[in-house]
Amino acid sequence: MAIILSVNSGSSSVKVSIYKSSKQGQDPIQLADAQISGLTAPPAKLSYQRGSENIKGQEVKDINSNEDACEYILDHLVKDNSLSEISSRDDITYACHRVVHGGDYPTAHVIDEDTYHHLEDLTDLAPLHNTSALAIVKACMKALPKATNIAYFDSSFHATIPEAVRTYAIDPKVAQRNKLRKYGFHGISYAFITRAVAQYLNKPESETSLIALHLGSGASACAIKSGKSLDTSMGLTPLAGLPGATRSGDVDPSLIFHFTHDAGKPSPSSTKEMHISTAEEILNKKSGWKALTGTTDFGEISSSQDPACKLAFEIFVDRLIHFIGSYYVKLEGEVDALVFAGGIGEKGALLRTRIVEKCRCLGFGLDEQTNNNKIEDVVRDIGMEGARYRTLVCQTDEQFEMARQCAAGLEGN
Ligand SMILES: Nc1ncnc2c1ncn2[C@@H]1O[C@H](COP(=O)(O)OP(=O)(O)O)[C@@H](O)[C@H]1O
Ligand SMILES: CC(=O)OP(=O)(O)O
Ligand SMILES: [Mg+2]
Repeated sequence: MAIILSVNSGSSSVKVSIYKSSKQGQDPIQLADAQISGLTAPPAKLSYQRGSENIKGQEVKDINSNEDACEYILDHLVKDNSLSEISSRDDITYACHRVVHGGDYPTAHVIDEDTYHHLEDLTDLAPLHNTSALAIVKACMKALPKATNIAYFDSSFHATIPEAVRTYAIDPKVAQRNKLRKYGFHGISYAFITRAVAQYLNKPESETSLIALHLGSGASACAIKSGKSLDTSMGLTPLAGLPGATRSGDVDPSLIFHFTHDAGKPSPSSTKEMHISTAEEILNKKSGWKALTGTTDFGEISSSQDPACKLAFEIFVDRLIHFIGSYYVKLEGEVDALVFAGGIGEKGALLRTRIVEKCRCLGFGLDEQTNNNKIEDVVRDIGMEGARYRTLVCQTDEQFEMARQCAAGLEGN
């Protein structure tokens, strides 16, 4: 039996899910789920779920970094006597890590000294995401000497994006030297979505084509043709494309020089490990829903009558249909379904209504009653009967996807 830890380290939270895998080829079984959030707005809070035990939002002291959070969670797992599968840290066989930027890595990679240093070099391309992930990888390599650490990259799923789609119209020599191209992200989630939806539609993944939307704190769209990424809205970094909780998404690239004269200077929030410019700080951390409305909670924005919230909502609708229309054409109308996923995609019934209404001309339609019901299945059809194309909601799970890929790669055990 293998015990698999799946770690998703974000800018303000660390989520860890624990699985056991008894047999190769079988999906891993979740044992527990732990999350420490509020890392950037202390006190940090612990949520923990195992079977019927449920801790929600318990304040935890002296947690000042993602590494502290990971240490705390490891301790919590070992001390939980009812979690008989983990009585010491040595019981953990694999630690899977979500690493947002994987550069040219087309698949997951076991992390050794070499891989680790290569990933450090890539951190400049996605400092806000990779820095915290790598800090945890390092902490786990030390704290779990018996475990194999594996990096799963958000960018790998998009390795199939054709050259003309991934190439920016800039000096090719500089582009090549500095590795400037579209990489795309949320790929672990898109891999989950593609497999889950293909299974739901009872089709092989290689015959499944989707317009998929992963709408969370960071939001992106993906055109999936015959199970493979054809295009996605994020680019060199997760800043491109759709706006997010604190991200601007696409703006005219020269805008930032009119916004501030300090664009190229290091941001005051840079640290020894994380170097970011003032421009990156403004566009990644001080924009998006937070800047427009004061809140990062899109649920609150959706139900508010405040004009700033209504505008933010309409901005999201506008940017989303921009990508849906574009991807519909790129897929030549061969689309099995429009899929909503991520916290906002899964819970935002009103947003789904407005988007699908706008896409009626393409042949999408909603069943309002199903759309408004609480969605518990992994994949739920919310489309109108008789509509040309299906509309689905998929409860994506990045931690599970990593554990599943890890278990699928295990030697018979
Ligand atoms: N009822 C709701 N309607 C729309 N959006 C919601 C609702 N509840 C939560 N959300 C949004 O879901 C987001 C979290 O999505 P999630 O995919 O979990 O984020 P992350 O990218 O941080 O993992 C929150 O930022 C919040 O805006
Ligand atoms: C890639 C990315 O934007 O990730 P997240 O949505 O977790 O911030
Ligand atoms: Mg996310």
